[in-house]
Amino acid sequence: MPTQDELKLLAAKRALDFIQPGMVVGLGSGSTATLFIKLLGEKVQQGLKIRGIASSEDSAKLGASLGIPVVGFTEATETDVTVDGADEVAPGLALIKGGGGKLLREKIVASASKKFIIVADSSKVVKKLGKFKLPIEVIPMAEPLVSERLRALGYPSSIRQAKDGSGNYITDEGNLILDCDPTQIDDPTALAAQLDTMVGVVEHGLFLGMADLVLVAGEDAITEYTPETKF
Ligand SMILES: O=C[C@H](O)[C@H](O)[C@H](O)COP(=O)(O)O
Repeated sequence: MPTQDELKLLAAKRALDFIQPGMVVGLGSGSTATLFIKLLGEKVQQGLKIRGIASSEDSAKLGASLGIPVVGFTEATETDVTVDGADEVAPGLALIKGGGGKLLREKIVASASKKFIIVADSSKVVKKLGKFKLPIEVIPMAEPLVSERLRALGYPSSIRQAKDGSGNYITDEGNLILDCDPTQIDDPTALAAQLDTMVGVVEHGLFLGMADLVLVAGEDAITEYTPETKF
């Protein structure tokens, strides 16, 4: 039986099929997107001409180290294809992202993508979002206010800590992440609307109506999920 990492690699490999010479490619973040960037880097070293727009400092560094020309939105205003990972994938291709804390730049890159492709192993597919805690990026001085507002809505949250034990996790934009536990998200659109209007919230990990395709690697095959796919 393939391991989760092997499945992630299979999905990442399949995403290469969507890359053509001359494209601007959005580089996602996280372990699955990292596998894709490494495979893309190999192709670039073999002569493929593409440019990348990165969704995090980590992905920018990795891409550049592999010889991928990493540009910003001054040089290219959109990506032809963006390939990224996800923490949960639900019907309609509603996603939770941000497990790695990169959701803000990821959402910016996704919003400027002609085609937004998610690569994932089958453990990410769910019928309803919410088992994975929803990451919310907040301005540091507003954190106590946002935490209290979330609590009042019945959604407890906690400030994400850095893995190295150095204190609060700080995003690429210098903000905090609140990991919020709405338990089960019955109406992602309504929750996103509440968060969108909460002052102090910079962005949240609900990516709704953004993904065009999800490549899900399971034991036997890679399944392509579109917004119309029945789960
Ligand atoms: O902030 C991180 C991103 O949203 C990742 O794409 C997401 O957490 C999935 O990561 P992984 O591929 O490591 O499961």
